[in-house]
Amino acid sequence: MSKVISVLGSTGSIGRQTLDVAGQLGLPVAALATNRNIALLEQQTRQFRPRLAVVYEEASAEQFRSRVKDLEVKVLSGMEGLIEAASIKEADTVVTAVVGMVGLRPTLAAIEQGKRIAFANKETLVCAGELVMDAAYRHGAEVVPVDSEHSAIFQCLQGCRDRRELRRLILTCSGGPFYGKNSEELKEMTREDALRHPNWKMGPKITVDCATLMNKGLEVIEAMRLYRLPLSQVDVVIHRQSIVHSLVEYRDGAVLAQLGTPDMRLPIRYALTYPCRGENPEPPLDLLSCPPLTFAPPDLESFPCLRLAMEAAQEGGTACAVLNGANEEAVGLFLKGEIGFTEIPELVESARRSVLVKWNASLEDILEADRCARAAVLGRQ
Ligand SMILES: NC(=O)C1=CN([C@@H]2O[C@H](COP(=O)(O)OP(=O)(O)OC[C@H]3O[C@@H](n4cnc5c(N)ncnc54)[C@H](OP(=O)(O)O)[C@@H]3O)[C@@H](O)[C@H]2O)C=CC1
Ligand SMILES: CC(=O)[C@@H](O)[C@H](O)COP(=O)(O)O
Ligand SMILES: [Mn+2]
Repeated sequence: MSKVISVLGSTGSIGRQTLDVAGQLGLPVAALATNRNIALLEQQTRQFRPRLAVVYEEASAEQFRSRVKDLEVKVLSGMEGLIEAASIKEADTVVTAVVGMVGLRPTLAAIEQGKRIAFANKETLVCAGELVMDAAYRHGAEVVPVDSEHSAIFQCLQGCRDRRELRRLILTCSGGPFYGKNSEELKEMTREDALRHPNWKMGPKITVDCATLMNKGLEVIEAMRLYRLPLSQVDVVIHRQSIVHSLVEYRDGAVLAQLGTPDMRLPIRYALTYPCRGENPEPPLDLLSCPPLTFAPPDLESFPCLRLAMEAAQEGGTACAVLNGANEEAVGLFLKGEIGFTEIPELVESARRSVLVKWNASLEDILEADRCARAAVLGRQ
């Protein structure tokens, strides 16, 4: 069981649920980090008494300092602050719950200190998964996924002694709020429509990604990096109920699945307590009252983001960093009301066409690919 945690992105959906679980498990908190939500960060700081609080935005960090001057807490800002929160010596586990590839450098810093990474920040794995997993191996840092599908797979892999026994991973996908719609209907979908996920309450960026199915595309790449498998061994199946969180098919034909109510506190708790299991106060899944479980193939024509992610995964190198950077910018524009829903895949596809891919990519190559992809989207909208 982990002893002390640091939470990067503590004010977000995963961050708040992590602190809920930390409270239940009685885990001390060494550091909290946020972008600019200083009102919630102040409440969290008063409750959990971390030694370090980070507010990425400098102006908000300045205001935060005066709000907590009665407390013994060091306040930092910017990337330097995030890196210090990730490497703080008191923490043995870092929960990466920031959204976007801003999490990359802090994650690498935590890995260099040999800390366990409770990994929610999928964009980092998508952009730089090979680099991150190699670093984790070199530094002996445990990587335990928080993303519900990858946690399900991680749980189904316990006891697997030889990865060559795996035939494939099957990621389940809810289909999002627009399941069954065609490309013409999708053009009319608004920000409010896209933010209505059928089963999960999450931050805005990932919720829009679920509506385009880019989330599942990012998760295919995340699974390839976490479990070091080729694209041909990662499949996606639509499962509207989000109860079967994902499955592993073994070479003898056995298919193992992890089921549960759609509640992220379960994978978060497991990432903190692994290899043990902590007590969950919530009622478990009731098979007799849950809806019938259904499965169907994904529609790659109406939802091109999943195809674009698979193409980037197949290409390799910096292609996934370009895909991700373009998607982060396009989703940001959609959330600001500056582009329509179906322009998200159009902008991502056009950035993929215009930004050159590099192989054997260094960290600098990945950061450069991300910058170019963002510039390509902003230059074309
Ligand atoms: N929500 C979920 O159920 C799931 C989420 N994930 C993944 O987890 C990650 C977090 O998602 P979610 O919690 O939904 O997102 P939210 O938008 O709810 O929260 C994002 C968090 O990141 C913080 N943040 C953003 N930018 C910075 C920055 N530059 N420096 C420091 N902190 C920053 C935000 O701070 P502030 O509040 O100040 O803006 C906030 O605390 C994503 O990668 C997502 O894909 C994966 C599976 C499920
Ligand atoms: C909770 C979680 O892990 C999300 O990534 C969730 O899986 C989104 O659901 P869909 O992408 O299946 O809509
Ligand atoms: Mn997921």
